[in-house]
Amino acid sequence: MANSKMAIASLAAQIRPFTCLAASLPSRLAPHPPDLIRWIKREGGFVHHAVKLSQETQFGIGLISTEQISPGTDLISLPPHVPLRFESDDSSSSSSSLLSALARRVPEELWAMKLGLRLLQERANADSFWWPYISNLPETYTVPIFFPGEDIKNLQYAPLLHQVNKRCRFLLEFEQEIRRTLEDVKASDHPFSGQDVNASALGWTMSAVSTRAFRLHGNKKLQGGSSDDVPMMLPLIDMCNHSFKPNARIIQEQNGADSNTLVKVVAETEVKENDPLLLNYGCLSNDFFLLDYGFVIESNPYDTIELKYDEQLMDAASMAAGVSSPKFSSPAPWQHQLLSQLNLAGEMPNLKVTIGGPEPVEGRLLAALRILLCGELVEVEKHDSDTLKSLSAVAPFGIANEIAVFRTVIALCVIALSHFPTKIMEDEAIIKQGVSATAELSIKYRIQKKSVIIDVMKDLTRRVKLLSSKETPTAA
Ligand SMILES: C[S@@+](CC[C@H](N)C(=O)[O-])C[C@H]1O[C@@H](n2cnc3c(N)ncnc32)[C@H](O)[C@@H]1O
Repeated sequence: MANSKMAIASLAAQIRPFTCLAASLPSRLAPHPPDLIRWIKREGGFVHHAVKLSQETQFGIGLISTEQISPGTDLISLPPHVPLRFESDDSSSSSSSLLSALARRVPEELWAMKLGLRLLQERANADSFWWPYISNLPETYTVPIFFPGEDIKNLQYAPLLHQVNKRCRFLLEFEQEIRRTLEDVKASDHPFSGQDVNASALGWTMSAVSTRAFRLHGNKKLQGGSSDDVPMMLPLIDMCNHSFKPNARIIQEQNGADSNTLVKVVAETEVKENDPLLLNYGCLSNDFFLLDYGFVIESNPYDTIELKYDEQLMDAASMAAGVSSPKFSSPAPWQHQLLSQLNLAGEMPNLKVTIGGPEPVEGRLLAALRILLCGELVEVEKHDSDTLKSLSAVAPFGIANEIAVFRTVIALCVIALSHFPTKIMEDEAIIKQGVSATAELSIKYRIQKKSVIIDVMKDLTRRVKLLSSKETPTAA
């Protein structure tokens, strides 16, 4: 042990410590990092002459174009050796095989941690090929694992709180596991150049990856024509900020003679002078944007609210909606069978349903409500499950049934809103008073969640009104 400590000390000159240097604004790992564009060009990559890094974008550093560019123009091209990937079969050295062994202990859903181990290995290595890239990475991230406890609580939304706590717990446990695994490892075999890896360094690297990595085709799979899902860090390309209306996109192109692929950014639309270059990170809910990227999008059309399909809750909601004796707690055998087909009953049901997003009511929930509030097998048998799951299929079991369904969802929304301890107006007043950046993010997040519920209520109320106006002549 004493020997290995001495060996680690003698390695000190060849490592980069995980502690952070005092950095200029906006804070990057190195105070004056090398010019990324020059590095990419030196490595044989291409950067359009009008593409420049800008510190003055709305969202931190970004890329802008200094002149008008037409659609289809190549903006950036990275040679195959520049993206940073986790190569699982690269176990030629003890340190790589130790890294692979650690990576195998990372749960699949935390894929960012796996590539993060590789990034941390390179960050520790004073001779890293990727240092010009790594030194340009932000020193801190605004993802909730770094929020003070109070701001995590202030998110007010149980499914996200659960995810944040799960990630924090994992980081603390993984820190111990890495320490145990690397305790007696010789400095020369140590994957992190002998440095102690704590939860904060793990959090930094996981966040660097989750905020910046892109999931693309791997080289081998692209050749065979099938798709793969390989996370990669794409230097310079990852300086593009996000928009649902992007003006650029990433493509992969086979590199002539060898089987390697080039990763390119091309202009998707016309780019005007001084426009930022924007990519679409994905049609994601604010849960993913906050958890993985550390930001929240206002009026995000893909934001949703998760509810639990709970029979008692459904009964309570439909009674509140005026249904006299709802059958959610005691479905007929045929209804139970249909619920099983929707995976809302049976041995391993998935009881998580969503409202909001492109479809205001998730198809499975809509079908379940229609079926349970209908009660007539002969009626239900007339429709296939796709029709029952679709809001564009208007009132398959008649107007009264559809109104009861929508009113039940509205009542579910009221119940969901009542679980938030504060109202939107109160949240807005707190932000106005001035709060920390993390508190503001938490509050903005919960405002958006409540807005999703309110928007669904407005949408369904409009539909109820429309249906009621159709119902009147028949009833008369
Ligand atoms: C891939 S990096 C883009 C480069 C980054 N702006 C920087 O300074 O290094 C993604 C990060 O940029 C910021 N970002 C990108 N698009 C954003 C958006 N639409 N709204 C808010 N923040 C955004 C977030 O901090 C996010 O984690």
